[in-house]
Amino acid sequence: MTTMLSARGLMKSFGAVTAADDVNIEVPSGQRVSLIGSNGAGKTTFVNMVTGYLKPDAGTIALDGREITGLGPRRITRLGVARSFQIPQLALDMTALDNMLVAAACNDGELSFWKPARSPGRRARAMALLERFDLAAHAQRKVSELPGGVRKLLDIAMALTGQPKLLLLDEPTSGVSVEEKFPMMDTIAGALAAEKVTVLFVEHDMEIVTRYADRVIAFYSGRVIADDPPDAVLADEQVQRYVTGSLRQGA
Ligand SMILES: Nc1ncnc2c1ncn2[C@@H]1O[C@H](COP(=O)(O)OP(=O)(O)OP(=O)(O)O)[C@@H](O)[C@H]1O
Repeated sequence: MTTMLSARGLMKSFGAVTAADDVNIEVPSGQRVSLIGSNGAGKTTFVNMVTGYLKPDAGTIALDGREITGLGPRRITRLGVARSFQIPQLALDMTALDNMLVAAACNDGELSFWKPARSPGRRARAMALLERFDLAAHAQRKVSELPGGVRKLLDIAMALTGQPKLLLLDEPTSGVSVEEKFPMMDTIAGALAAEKVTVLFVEHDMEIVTRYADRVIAFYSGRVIADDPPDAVLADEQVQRYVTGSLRQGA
């Protein structure tokens, strides 16, 4: 199996705060990896370095064998890294399908007056993706009319329009009700497996982590303190002390 992401010796400081302290992470192609850690542990800093929003002070990052360290976000997106945010980035006045088409055109670097987003090929691919996410019935509805959970699914579907190699998700079910979160994650996991995309997802909900991650990487104070399958990480004493809180600090 090929290595999709390789981060070696990553360092990043903000003044006196060390947000990444010798972070080493190798992710094989097709794996679904959850990043956990309490607030300020360094998860977003790591994601921002992979996506090019932050330049590491030291260390290297390679995507599918190609070094991407220090490249800007647009270059890194072109090379196959996509991202979906906790708060969906959608055009509310446009339909779900048109949001997909614009995302696809932006990913192709082709959105202009002369090259309309609505090409037949792009439309077929967008509809196929909407179907994978159980969103086909919403294709012609304006995003402003759609419930929050549907918007989140749409945002992830949009991130896949460029056929990325690596997808970074930020708490895909945050703000979703307890009854909805597992069905929604089943849909997301099924769609991501069908797209054969490697996934890193930041998550605070340990039930989601246990059910849906192949592997869990725990951060604390800018360092990776555990990196193993979910059961092993959640049983780790440092993780219980500093992440899940099941062992109180100082206990
Ligand atoms: N742009 C910045 N400027 C200054 N300090 C920053 C910046 N970004 C992050 N930090 C600091 O770096 C540390 C790691 O933050 P980071 O956002 O990576 O944590 P996190 O694990 O993603 O937390 P959360 O779960 O709250 O999003 C924190 O102490 C944070 O305050």
